[in-house]
Amino acid sequence: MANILIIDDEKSIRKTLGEILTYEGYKIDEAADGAEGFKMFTAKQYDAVLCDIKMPKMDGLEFLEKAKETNPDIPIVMVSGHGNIDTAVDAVKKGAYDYISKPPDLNRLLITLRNAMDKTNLVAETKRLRRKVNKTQEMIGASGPILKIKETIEKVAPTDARVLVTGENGVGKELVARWIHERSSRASGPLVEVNCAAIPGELIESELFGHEKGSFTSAVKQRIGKFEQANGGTLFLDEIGDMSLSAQAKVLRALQEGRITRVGGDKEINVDVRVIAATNKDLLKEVEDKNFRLDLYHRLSVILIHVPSLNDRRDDVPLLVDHFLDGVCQEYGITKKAIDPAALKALEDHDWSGNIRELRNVVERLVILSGKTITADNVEDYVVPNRKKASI
Ligand SMILES: Nc1ncnc2c1ncn2[C@@H]1O[C@H](COP(=O)(O)OP(=O)(O)OP(=O)(O)O)[C@@H](O)[C@H]1O
Repeated sequence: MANILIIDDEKSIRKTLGEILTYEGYKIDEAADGAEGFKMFTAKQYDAVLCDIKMPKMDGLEFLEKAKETNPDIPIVMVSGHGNIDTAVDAVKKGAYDYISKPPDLNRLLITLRNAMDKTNLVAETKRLRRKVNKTQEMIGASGPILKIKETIEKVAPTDARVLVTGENGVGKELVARWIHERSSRASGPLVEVNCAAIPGELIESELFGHEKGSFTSAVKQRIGKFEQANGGTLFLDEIGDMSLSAQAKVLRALQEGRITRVGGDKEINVDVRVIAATNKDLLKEVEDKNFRLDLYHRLSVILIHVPSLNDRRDDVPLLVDHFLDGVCQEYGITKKAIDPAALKALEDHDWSGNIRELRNVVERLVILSGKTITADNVEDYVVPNRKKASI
């Protein structure tokens, strides 16, 4: 049930508004002037406020100003008498949601309040989602290697230089690519990701360059490829070490000429794309074994960023654990759980094989299975012998 605060020095108006709104199922509090209203506003969470303009002690505009400073998200609807419509309009300019005139029209009052609260809910939901999205974008870590990576990203991002990101699975290669994109002049353009290992060899070319209708049996429609989709932005080629040699040749040509041709097409299409590639393979070894083209390697590796395994930057483990505890508890809507120093130490010493994704899963598992405080025993039970206890 929504809580509404009515601030008006006229008792009869408070009574009328209060009765209407109570009848409509709202919970009502009343204040006789701005000062009293502000005290109540700071003591309790309201969903909306109806506020008169002309009042003794603190008038409506002053209340509005103070309330907006305290909690800008609560919608305030001004209630204006005949003589102060201009002031009401002024109040809307200063952040009031809207105004209604006295005597209040029942329908207008209810619609205005409902719209105000709907908007507040949308704003809150947007903030929550934005926080959630931004969460995944944070790069946690204060170890030497991570600081160095962040420094490199800051230098490299504004240029159009190609970057090759290397490192084991789940160490944060994709995160590095996202950071580069977000800090580049292409940030308002698309970031398009292709996982080269997940696409069957015979489809990778059509995935990257698109195809014309009828160019092969299953090409029933024309299709725009990832290079074209990424125009004006960044193309992230993940697991580039798994790309077929024939696709490599086409990617090389696209990088050299800034042009692509759709499979089965003859038109050359200009593309303006920055490529960031990532791999968990030793690409020079792949070159030696004739699985990867040296000329493509040189094109891709203008800047090299190696993301070290978590085992080589254990100082970051406590920060990451805290970060994931925050995120997981927020997701589950519970108060953040504490963690014993001994438990933290056990996690720090654990062999993560570099994988931050696994660390997050482990934190989630610990949050679900442990009490208010995560103990070393919990870590022992649910994490350390995880190879033996994989089926808990
Ligand atoms: N420094 C970090 N701070 C916070 N979260 C991180 C960090 N590094 C990685 N992560 C998170 O760990 C997960 C794995 O990271 P990411 O996908 O970037 O790794 P990857 O090396 O690209 O993995 P793969 O090799 O499997 O493609 C993601 O959810 C990512 O947000």
